[in-house]
Amino acid sequence: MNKKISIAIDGPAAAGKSTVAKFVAEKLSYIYIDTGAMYRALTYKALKKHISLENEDELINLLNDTTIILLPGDQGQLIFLDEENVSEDIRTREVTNTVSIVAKHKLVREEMVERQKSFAVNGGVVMDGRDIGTHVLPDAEVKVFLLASVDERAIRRHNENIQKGFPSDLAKLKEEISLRDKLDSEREFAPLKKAADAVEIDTTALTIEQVVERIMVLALERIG
Ligand SMILES: Nc1ncnc2c1ncn2[C@@H]1O[C@H](COP(=O)(O)OP(=O)(O)O)[C@@H](O)[C@H]1O
Ligand SMILES: Nc1ccn([C@@H]2O[C@H](COP(=O)(O)OP(=O)(O)O)[C@@H](O)[C@H]2O)c(=O)n1
Repeated sequence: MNKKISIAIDGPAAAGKSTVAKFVAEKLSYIYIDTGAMYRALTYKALKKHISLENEDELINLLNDTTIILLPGDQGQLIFLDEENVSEDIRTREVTNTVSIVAKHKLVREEMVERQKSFAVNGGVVMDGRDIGTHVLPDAEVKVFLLASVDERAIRRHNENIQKGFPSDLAKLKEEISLRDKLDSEREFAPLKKAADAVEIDTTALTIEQVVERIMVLALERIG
């Protein structure tokens, strides 16, 4: 049987991480783990409970009392928060624009990373996020850092919103994406950063299929 490897995909907001990670996982029959969804789920719960997103102690208590389960679904990954399906609720603009505050806390990150590592113990996993290659899976056989210009990323999210029938303002989206990238890159603990041994792929002028193909080449080289 072929070796089951781990594939880490990191990069800034709307670079295409989850889209290509899902395809790569499907092609290899691997598990796909969307780590951003875990930070989003905690943010959603904290907002609902009116907990201050700056209060690290309250957030870690909340997280310790929270189960987050990721399951494959027909339309992508399904996210269950304490057994409630929150797959759509965690993608609202409110959650998107506040999740980086929750994700900056050291204790929150430590607990999330522990849970994420446990999902990957047997290999055969494609995981996407901001710190997968640097902290969660530092020994991953394949590490990819996906990039795209901020204009291209804003257009991609804008088109996605329109397709889903959500209101969308391209200029605002660009601002919000830039701010989230700044917060994620400048935070003290496990900031968004390319791992030294990651392969950088600028997807600005590439199709989804081309990006998937490049990652598959890297994966198949390692699987042997
Ligand atoms: N290479 C690409 N070319 C064009 N559109 C893309 C590409 N990769 C992803 N997309 C689209 O961009 C949007 C954001 O992608 P997504 O995978 O959600 O990004 P991320 O997980 O990095 O935030 C989606 O609508 C997706 O279909
Ligand atoms: N491994 C990760 C994944 C996400 N995150 C945080 O969670 C947020 C949402 O991640 P996401 O992957 O769902 O975001 P999108 O790029 O899909 O919009 C990011 O902006 C980060 O603040 C993180 O800190 N570390």
